[in-house]
Amino acid sequence: MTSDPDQKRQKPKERQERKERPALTRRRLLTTAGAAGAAGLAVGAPTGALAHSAATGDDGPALAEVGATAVPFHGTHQPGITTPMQAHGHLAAFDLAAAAGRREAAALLRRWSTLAAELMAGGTPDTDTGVARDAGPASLTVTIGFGGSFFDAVGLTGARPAALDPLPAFSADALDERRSNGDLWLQIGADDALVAFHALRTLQRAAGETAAVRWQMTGFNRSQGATARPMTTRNLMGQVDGTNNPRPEDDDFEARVFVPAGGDPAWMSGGSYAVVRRIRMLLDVWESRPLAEQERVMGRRKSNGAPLTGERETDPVDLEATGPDGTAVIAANAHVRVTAPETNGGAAMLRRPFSYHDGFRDDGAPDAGLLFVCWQADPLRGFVPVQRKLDRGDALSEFVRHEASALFAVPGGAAEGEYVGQELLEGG
Ligand SMILES: C=CC1=C(C)c2cc3[nH]c(cc4nc(cc5[nH]c(cc1n2)c(C)c5CCC(=O)O)C(CCC(=O)O)=C4C)c(C)c3C=C
Ligand SMILES: [Fe+2]
Repeated sequence: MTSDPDQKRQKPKERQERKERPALTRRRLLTTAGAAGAAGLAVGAPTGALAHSAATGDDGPALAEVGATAVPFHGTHQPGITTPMQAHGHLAAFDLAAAAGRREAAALLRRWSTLAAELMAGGTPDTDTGVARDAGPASLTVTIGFGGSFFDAVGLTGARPAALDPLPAFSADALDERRSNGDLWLQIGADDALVAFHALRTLQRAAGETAAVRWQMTGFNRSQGATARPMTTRNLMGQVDGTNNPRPEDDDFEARVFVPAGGDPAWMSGGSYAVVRRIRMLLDVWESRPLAEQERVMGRRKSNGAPLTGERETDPVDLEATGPDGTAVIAANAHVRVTAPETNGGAAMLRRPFSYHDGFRDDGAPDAGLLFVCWQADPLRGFVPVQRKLDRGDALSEFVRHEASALFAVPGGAAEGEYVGQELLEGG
């Protein structure tokens, strides 16, 4: 899913190839684990995994491979942007301590980068807590970003990109400032909950006296291998969510998602901007509505995600189609019409969200929804115009509440021996 071939975790073609091959051998599983630096892969695991595959005819990953898969930390782009969505995620924002300046921030980013590379390869840091012992890297990714407030805090006000200007206020926003923004941001994803927590805790401990957690949110997605074949995940409203994302094979994918080499500012070359929104779903209201209404709201069928103008999930959305009575098949305020690049001057973003559930509110309603994370080369040509339009007339608005918001500059990937943001902190 990236121009950087070794950042691909599992391409659909590979899945297809695996289906055509009789079985993934035990030797290959152990080799994969070894290459990833994964320690302690249970000897009995491959047998169980292969037994599962054989029993179900499943072309998803063998169970032991979920733990064995490693994503490289170093590369043109940071991991966790085009990496396939993992089953478990943590988003955490940190504020720098008052006494911390540019030198302390640089040291922290070096510590975080070193630890992230080690953990993602399945390694064990020196003062490890043991939480992830026995597990492989489980597709762990750590992504590091800077909020707009970081630049004043470290005396680099002039280096703050214009693209980090605060997002405009939207009329339906009900944002909690304590769970919004932040100087620094970590996005952690892994296919194992212990591996994800371990990375979060390790990096939080490494922040030491330099930075403290401002807010933290935990999310999840469908687990690898949970479905009979690889499928787009569903959100907590039950919709197939992620179908019409930009695809790496699209001509304009790189330009839409990443700041180009030689871009402005130079330290953001190969980087991207992440918009994070905590969006609570009013599930009691949503679940009380008939299927036909739910499908009108989205413009897609709930069963398989197909547009109301087609049969299959990947059929094109025909915004021109009209029914026998002459009205549009996809309603004027249907979410897929309001968000489509064709109705937004081409604006598009790569959506890579996690679902969340934080218990139940006093009225019994689930505190649940979407940790919406989207990636773009420029928020003014991605999230902002689309959210403006959603704010004015999206049928989905009745069922959701935007509760927190943040925007982060995520620099390009670090080269071996370097740390994320080094050019910003040590350049000029
Ligand atoms: C500002 C950007 C967007 C927000 C905020 C947003 C919230 C949101 N979306 C869903 C569910 C679905 N969204 C779908 C498509 C879709 N959504 C956006 C943007 C935002 N969504 C875009 C750009 C698109 C793609 C439009 C297109 O090109 O067709 C879909 C349909 C399936 C898919 O393509 O992924 C679903 C389902 C929820 C539940 C939600 C807030 C909680
Ligand atoms: Fe959407």
